[in-house]
Amino acid sequence: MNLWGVVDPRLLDVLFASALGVLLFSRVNERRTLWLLRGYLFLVALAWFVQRFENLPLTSKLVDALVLACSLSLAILWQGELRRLMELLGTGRLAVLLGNPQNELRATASTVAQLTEAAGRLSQSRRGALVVVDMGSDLRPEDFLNPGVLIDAQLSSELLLNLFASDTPLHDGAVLVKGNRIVSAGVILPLSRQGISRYGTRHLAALGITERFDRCICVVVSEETGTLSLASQGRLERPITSSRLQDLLKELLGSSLGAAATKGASSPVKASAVATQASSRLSVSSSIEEPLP
Ligand SMILES: Nc1ncnc2c1ncn2[C@@H]1O[C@H](COP(=O)(O)OP(=O)(O)OP(=O)(O)O)[C@@H](O)[C@H]1O
Repeated sequence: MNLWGVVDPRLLDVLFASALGVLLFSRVNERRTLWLLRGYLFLVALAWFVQRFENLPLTSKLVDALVLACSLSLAILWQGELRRLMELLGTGRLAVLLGNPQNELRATASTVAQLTEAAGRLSQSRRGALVVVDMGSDLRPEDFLNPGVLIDAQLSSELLLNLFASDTPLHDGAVLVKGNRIVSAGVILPLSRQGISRYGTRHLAALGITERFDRCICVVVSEETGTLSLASQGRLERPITSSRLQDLLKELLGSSLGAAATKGASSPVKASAVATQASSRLSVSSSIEEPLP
């Protein structure tokens, strides 16, 4: 059966375009980005509208040129996001794109407790540590410079303390946590290019992975000072106390906790909004250290 014969193609066109628009708007949480996107879509709609009038060739050309100029500006402005989008499409991570975290990525209440406990004890004994918590980015070995060694064990503060003990082979690099499981250790993360003069490589690694993937966070313990930090969306909050870390983890992982606790509260948009809300609170905090331009 020919679909085009049954349904008006123009209706389908409008439906597809609207679905794409809704998907785009649901993935954008920042107000300024939302304004830019709105303005850009308005221009695209205007170009489409003007093109329908054959007797307005000059206006049509002008609006097309405007759309092209805006497309180029946005490509430069959003090069990181567009790169991420292409990576997700290329690696087939459509669930991440649609904001639908898999069950195994959902944190439980004990995830927060174990992470806080381990970070506090590592900080007290000034042992350097870096823990990446995947909250729905579906991080894969190819996302790292070196995927490290597979662990696949229940998350516990004792195991984290063991992995970061200074005389163990896996203490260098990061530990990857998904849900309440330790996936791997000795993971080498991509470094951020921002703030090179300000941070050491451990903190740059935390910034590097969180600026590439917006649904992952990093807990960092400095070996030099014992300072605790939390990186999210390419921003670092430091120094923080153990209880502040616990609060932030609860807030950032809150969507997963809520999803596990209450059926029906697992809306991906809501989940990502909670994460962004917490992360924007992180960005207005007075102790925030934003990467240098
Ligand atoms: N790309 C990376 N991915 C994961 N871990 C890394 C990476 N680069 C460095 N590290 C970890 O950071 C350690 C070096 O930390 P470095 O002193 O350079 O950074 P730092 O930010 O000043 O941290 P600290 O405050 O703990 O000294 C390495 O021994 C390694 O464990």
